[in-house]
Amino acid sequence: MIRVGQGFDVHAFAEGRKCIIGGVDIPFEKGLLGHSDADVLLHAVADAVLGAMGLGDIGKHFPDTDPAFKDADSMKLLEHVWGLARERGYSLGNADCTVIAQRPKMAPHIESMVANIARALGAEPSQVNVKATTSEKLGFTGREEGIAAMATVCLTKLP
Ligand SMILES: Nc1ccn([C@@H]2O[C@H](COP(=O)(O)O)[C@@H](O)[C@H]2O)c(=O)n1
Ligand SMILES: C[C@@]1(CO)OP(=O)(O)OP(=O)(O)OC[C@H]1O
Repeated sequence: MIRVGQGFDVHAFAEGRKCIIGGVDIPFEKGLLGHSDADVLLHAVADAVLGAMGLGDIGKHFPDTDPAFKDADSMKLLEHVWGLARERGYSLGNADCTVIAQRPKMAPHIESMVANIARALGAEPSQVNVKATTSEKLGFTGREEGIAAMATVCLTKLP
């Protein structure tokens, strides 16, 4: 059986916060605002995995009203989501992701992001692809007010 899921997330920039994307702490003049560590890419991947299983979204599994998730490490959240997939007998087929950010530059960090996502999903780096694009200075990402990320995953399960 094959199941496909998609995820989309946005986090606003804020002063005095870390800029953690795909599990990589990227040196930048501002960071991302959220209840957790605001890792916009890992949240999109987690939502894609949950979507593929028909299990809702990360807001349902990790409510932003729960102090337990204050400044939570999103690698841990994604690992928890992948535990739900493993329990149900799923393996990763592949994941394809896009980060939409005017700045900072993702290219130097893509390999580490891929390695982090692959590790969390019990997969090989060759099964994970991370892309980045600016939005040509258009919209909230172009004005550097925040970052968006999208992910699509394909899960497989033997019958
Ligand atoms: N935050 C970003 C945005 C883009 N990149 C890389 O630059 C390439 C060109 O981006 P365009 O938006 O002009 O198409 C893109 O393909 C990415 O490889 C990046 O590293 N970080
Ligand atoms: C991840 C959670 C965890 O509390 O908090 P945020 O960092 O605010 O992230 P968001 O993408 O808004 O999703 C759901 C939240 O519940």
